[in-house]
Amino acid sequence: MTDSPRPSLTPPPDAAQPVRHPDAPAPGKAIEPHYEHCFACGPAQPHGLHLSSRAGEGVEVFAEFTVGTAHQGAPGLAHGGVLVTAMDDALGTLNWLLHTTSVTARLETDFRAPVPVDSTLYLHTWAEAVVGRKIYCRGEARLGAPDGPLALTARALFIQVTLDHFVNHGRPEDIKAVIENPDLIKRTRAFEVNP
Ligand SMILES: CCCCCCCC/C=C\CCCCCCCC(=O)SCCNC(=O)CCNC(=O)[C@H](O)C(C)(C)COP(=O)(O)OP(=O)(O)OC[C@H]1O[C@@H](n2cnc3c(N)ncnc32)[C@H](O)[C@@H]1OP(=O)(O)O
Repeated sequence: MTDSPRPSLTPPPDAAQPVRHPDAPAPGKAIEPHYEHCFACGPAQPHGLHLSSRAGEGVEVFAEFTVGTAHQGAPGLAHGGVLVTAMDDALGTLNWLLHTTSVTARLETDFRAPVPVDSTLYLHTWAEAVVGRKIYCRGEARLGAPDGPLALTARALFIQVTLDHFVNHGRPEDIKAVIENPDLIKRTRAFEVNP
């Protein structure tokens, strides 16, 4: 089976600028995890990344996580997929600034420096343009400090979806658990969840 080439991650010249939602968290304010069991940001995942995020001034997010022993690929170094997970979640957290519900369609990452265990990764993500349901965004991650050496850069395309996306595709027992205990996603404020 062949796959058709995917459109570029560069927004078209006539793309709209992303708009910070009036009810977006104030700059500097913490953005709490969207789901208790999220591998990237959920507090209920013992080996998760426990990524913490806060809103920036624009349509941007600042996030950080400390690489643990459970996150290794090579000895003493973070697994690349774990780093992409952190980036994916920090990009997904832009939903709070836009008040959208969107999922990753495409994520392209450049690994620019190895990331040792025990180091803290400082991520910065921002929305670049919006075209219909498509949100073009970018991210970078630095080692040890917000202005530390560049470890990752990323470009991504997120696509807006309705809550049906989750209800129709999620494992039924997890959806049921969320409906029965909305506290699991009580912090998903931007998603207008009313199960
Ligand atoms: C009671 C229940 C409550 C539930 C509560 C839930 C709370 C939610 C909480 C939090 C949510 C946020 C969570 C963030 C977590 C971090 C982010 C993740 O990890 S997300 C997971 C990974 N991603 C996926 O699993 C997507 C899998 N893919 C899909 O589902 C579909 O492919 C989808 C939705 C992305 C697109 O499918 P289509 O059928 O809706 O739309 P089409 O027509 O295919 O695409 C629309 C446009 O986008 C372009 N497009 C699509 N995919 C593309 C790609 N890969 N590259 C380039 N362009 C692409 C297409 O060319 C099209 O463009 P043209 O409008 O024609 O110009």
